Amino acid sequence: MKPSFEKYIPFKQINLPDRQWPNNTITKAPIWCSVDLRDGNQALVDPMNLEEKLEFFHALCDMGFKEIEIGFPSASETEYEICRELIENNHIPDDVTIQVLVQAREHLIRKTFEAVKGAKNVIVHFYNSTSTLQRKVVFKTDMDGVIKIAVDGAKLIKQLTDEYDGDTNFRFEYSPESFSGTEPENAVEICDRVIEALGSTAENKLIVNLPNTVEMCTPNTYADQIEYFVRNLKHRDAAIISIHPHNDRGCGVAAGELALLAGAERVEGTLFGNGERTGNMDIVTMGLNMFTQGVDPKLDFSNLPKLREIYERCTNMKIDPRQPYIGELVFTAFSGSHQDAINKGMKYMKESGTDYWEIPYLPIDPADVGREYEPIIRINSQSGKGGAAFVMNNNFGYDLPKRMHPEFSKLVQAKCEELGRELIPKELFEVFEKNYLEHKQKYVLSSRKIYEESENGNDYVHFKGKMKINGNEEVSLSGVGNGPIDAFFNAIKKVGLDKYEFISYSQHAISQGSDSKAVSYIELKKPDGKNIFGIGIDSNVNVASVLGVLNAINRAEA
Ligand SMILES: CC(=O)SCCNC(=O)CCNC(=O)[C@H](O)C(C)(C)COP(=O)(O)OP(=O)(O)OC[C@H]1O[C@@H](n2cnc3c(N)ncnc32)[C@H](O)[C@@H]1OP(=O)(O)O
Ligand SMILES: CC(C)C(=O)C(=O)O
Ligand SMILES: [Mg+2]
Repeated sequence: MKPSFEKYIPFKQINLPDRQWPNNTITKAPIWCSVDLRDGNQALVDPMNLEEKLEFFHALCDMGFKEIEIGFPSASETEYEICRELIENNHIPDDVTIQVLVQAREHLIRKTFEAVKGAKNVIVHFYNSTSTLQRKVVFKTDMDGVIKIAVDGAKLIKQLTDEYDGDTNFRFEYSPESFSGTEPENAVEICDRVIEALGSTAENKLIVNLPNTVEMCTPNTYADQIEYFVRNLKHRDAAIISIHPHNDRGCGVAAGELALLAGAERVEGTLFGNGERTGNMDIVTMGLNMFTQGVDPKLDFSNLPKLREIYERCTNMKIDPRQPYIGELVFTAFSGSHQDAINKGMKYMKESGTDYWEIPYLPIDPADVGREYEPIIRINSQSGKGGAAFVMNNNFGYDLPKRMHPEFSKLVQAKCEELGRELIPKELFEVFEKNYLEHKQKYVLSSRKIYEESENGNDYVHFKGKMKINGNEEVSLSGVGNGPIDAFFNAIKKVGLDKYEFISYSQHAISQGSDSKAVSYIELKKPDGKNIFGIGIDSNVNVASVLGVLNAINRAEA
């Protein structure tokens, strides 16, 4: 069959002309609930074993989650055993509530109550599908039939709680599963009926979870559905409005954020968006989106690389290099104008002493998520002069003068094109080394002496030395000037090298191993009118300058 867009039914918008959510902003963190160990886990090729689930559970507690869906204990012996292990071996902190999922079916609900026996705090989360499509093709029943499943489940849960012999603090959650595919008035109706059946009150609220089970519409439509629900629920005061977005259209976080604007108070999701099909909503992204708007997400994201390591090991999933905040490439700039702006932003931050994060192209300080050591700027053939200079400074301590950036960048670009790929910092340094430090030397100083003398109250610098040209006999040189470069230029007149004109000079200290040296950057004008740079490094600042001049001449005559 030919691909055909005509076979798809467009999603029906809901009628909410006076919607309020577009005027709202997110100003505080929602109640978070991690469903990594249930929704995330059920979507894995190989679900987590006991050890993996325990490790993941502790990582979630350490991050600050207070509500964690640990599984579907009535679904299998493994799930049941994991639930028992958590309870019996005291893995659950007193301030953390475990949540367990169950279908609204009698035998499964009974088994679930057995599974959680002895836990301090439990949310029993029950669900049944309510969407138009599921009613038609799965349950083959009308809305009344679906309401009956939910209400019967709620009544049984109430009865088992009343009969329960123990100190467990029970709360309840109901999901009209496939909520976003359910007619809004039907979703409201079923949830009101469940609230009534459970006897939920403002003091003992029901978590009403409204899943975007399969993301089928644009995020604004999900927000409309949430706002409609919040405005029309009869027992609104007896409900905590929770959302559970999935990511089928790639908008899970966007849908979740707009749903918060529309009145949701609680968010279910997973770390890095693991979950059925394209995943659940990524809590890391949503939380850090808040963080970068100056809102405390109330979850600790300060060591994302560690979380990533635990996540990848336990789930056997891989994080995409472009995944927000954690992908390998998200704190990297290859292109020249971005590198230039980041470089300038960093400089601005240092010099201005601003209290705010103000760096173009970097929406978050990598250090805030534990990534301060990452190479922010990487070099390929699209990189500009600022990028190569940044790496030379940041990684190797060479602060190349701005006038030298174009010359060095050309050498770097040529190397990238020759290799047809990115240069790692070590290779970039090799370009620098090969062109400036280990350059073939036509003129070599076999001896040199630079000293100062005062005469009639004036200071002069003397250069005396011997130079080999093309490995031939040595020539003695001497010159006097008002500085070492001037003295050297006067000395090399003898061998005709005053055809070069001195243009600019800069110098800074550089640590090499235990000793500190001076590095001089010298710019000369060649007889053909073009400029060239040379570099000199020595523990004596004057010698560094002289070597810089000679290096520029040697490069020019290579
Ligand atoms: C969107 C979500 O993520 S929902 C969570 C999904 N997660 C899981 O399903 C993982 C764990 N589930 C399981 O291991 C199994 O489904 C079990 C053990 C819970 C149940 O297993 P089974 O009863 O053998 O099979 P299954 O789940 O296919 O049940 C199908 C039957 O239950 C009915 N059913 C499905 N969901 C529900 C529900 N929420 N409430 C009431 N009945 C339901 C179906 O209509 C079907 O009925 P039928 O037999 O009359 O046709
Ligand atoms: C069980 C429910 C909440 C679910 O996972 C979904 O609808 O996606
Ligand atoms: Mg789900």
